[in-house]
Amino acid sequence: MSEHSIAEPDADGQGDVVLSATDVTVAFGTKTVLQNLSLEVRRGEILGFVGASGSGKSVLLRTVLGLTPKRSGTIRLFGEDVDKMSDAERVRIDMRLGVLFQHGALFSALTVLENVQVPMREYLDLPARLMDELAMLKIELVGLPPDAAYKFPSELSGGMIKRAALARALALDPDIVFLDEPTSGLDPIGAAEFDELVIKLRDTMGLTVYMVTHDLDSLFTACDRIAVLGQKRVIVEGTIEEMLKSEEPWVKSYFRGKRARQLDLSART
Ligand SMILES: Nc1ncnc2c1ncn2[C@@H]1O[C@H](COP(=O)(O)OP(=O)(O)OP(=O)(O)O)[C@@H](O)[C@H]1O
Repeated sequence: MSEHSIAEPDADGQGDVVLSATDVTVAFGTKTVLQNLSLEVRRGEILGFVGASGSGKSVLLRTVLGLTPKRSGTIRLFGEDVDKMSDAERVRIDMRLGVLFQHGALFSALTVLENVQVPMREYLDLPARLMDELAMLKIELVGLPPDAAYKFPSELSGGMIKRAALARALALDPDIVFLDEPTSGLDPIGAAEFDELVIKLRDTMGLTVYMVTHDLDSLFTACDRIAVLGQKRVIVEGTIEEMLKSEEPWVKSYFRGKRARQLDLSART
């Protein structure tokens, strides 16, 4: 990871904060899923977000995206408090967010090209030809062959579906993309290629990436920083080196348990 350009730190050494959650609490009825959770995502970084199954990773993602209401706390996107935005401001902010939901979630009745154009149709008013050109650029950007544009999701491999979903997430040239378990279901080679693509996009476009993942390889090779969700909040935050030193029981068994044993920091380029 050493050659990756982590966000340029500013005067306080923290980098420019794209997303911050402060003391966020989310509950469903009497069940509290997140309690006083705080987290920051800095411009240009790839943040890996991990936690046990059912710990609330998707709930946090949905809360940040405004799809699930919070009970209390503050969420700021690009420095702006989401609760204080007008509807028009929220739309303007939403256009700067790209999302790749778990399992790709492409529309099965639409071709790849049409899928990539869905956000364009929702937010922009562009001539059809221009939308075709823009969608083709995104399809190329994620490494799909041009003929994939005219295929339906059922005609694509798992890896191609992830790339098509990423092309759709990039449709509006977002500043930050949220990836929910992007490498799940891919074989190790496909997963490694997807990680390389994410790193390339960050390096070339200055994209900020928030990646929910269970994939230890992704955490080792792609992520600049990792945040661990446990006990309804972020319990540990830091680099992979810091994860490997942590004595927090869940972090220790996750990063230094049997599955992690073969992963070797020296293997990182
Ligand atoms: N709409 C909802 N109503 C009630 N409970 C919910 C709702 N959405 C999520 N939950 C509960 O919140 C908890 C956290 O779920 P979430 O899907 O965020 O976990 P996760 O960390 O993303 O898990 P996984 O790694 O398995 O995807 C679970 O107990 C889930 O049942």
